[in-house]
Amino acid sequence: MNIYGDWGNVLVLKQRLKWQGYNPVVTEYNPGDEFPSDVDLIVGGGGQDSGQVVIQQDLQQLAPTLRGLADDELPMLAICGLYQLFGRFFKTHDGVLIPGIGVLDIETHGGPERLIGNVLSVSDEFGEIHGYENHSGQTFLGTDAQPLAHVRKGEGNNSKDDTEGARYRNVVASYLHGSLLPKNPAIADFLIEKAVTRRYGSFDPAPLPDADLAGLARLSELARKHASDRPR
Ligand SMILES: NC(=O)CC[C@H](N)C(=O)O
Repeated sequence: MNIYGDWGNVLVLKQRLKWQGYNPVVTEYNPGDEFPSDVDLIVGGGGQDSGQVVIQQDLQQLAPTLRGLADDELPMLAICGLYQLFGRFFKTHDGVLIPGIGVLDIETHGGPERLIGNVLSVSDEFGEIHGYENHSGQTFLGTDAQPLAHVRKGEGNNSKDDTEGARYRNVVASYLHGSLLPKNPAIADFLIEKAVTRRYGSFDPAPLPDADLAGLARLSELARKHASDRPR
């Protein structure tokens, strides 16, 4: 699935990997496709409730594979609609129960109102995380799930506690679109480091030329600032 610019996450990972001298191959996966036999990183985006219903059966068939890969430290990024389905289930506001694949100890209940707007959250691992949320599902973490971050502005997982997203091994899950990685390159670099280390045993990042690095830092700072200044 892909909504509100989530495809941008793939573009960021691809470009940052190229800067490190790698030649990433992106394989798109759609329901019914053969699951690639050799993957280094899995990225998935959000979707409307109807889209989540469409992919649910196929996702269930992949569940043992995805759970195995997550347990085996494969880095994954799951945004919003896919994040919800990485959990135990999503019960939509219309009462439709969409089973999840249980990578994460979370459950999601659709509410009558949508949580919409820019979000600022803070994580020990990644610092400030900026993005945009738009969801009716309210997600609650079980005892085995760690939050990705704590919300300073916006709602995040739900309107009751201040958690945003979830972490498990090298899985990063978040409600934030926008897309997430251009504004939060620390998360992109975490996923890249884990993917390269898992494949080659170590990761020795090449520093970018100062001018490029300064330009990039400025752009992503600008995007973060705009996001956090915008009203909800
Ligand atoms: N933005 C999304 O991916 C939405 C996910 C889900 N359909 C919800 O509304 O909660």
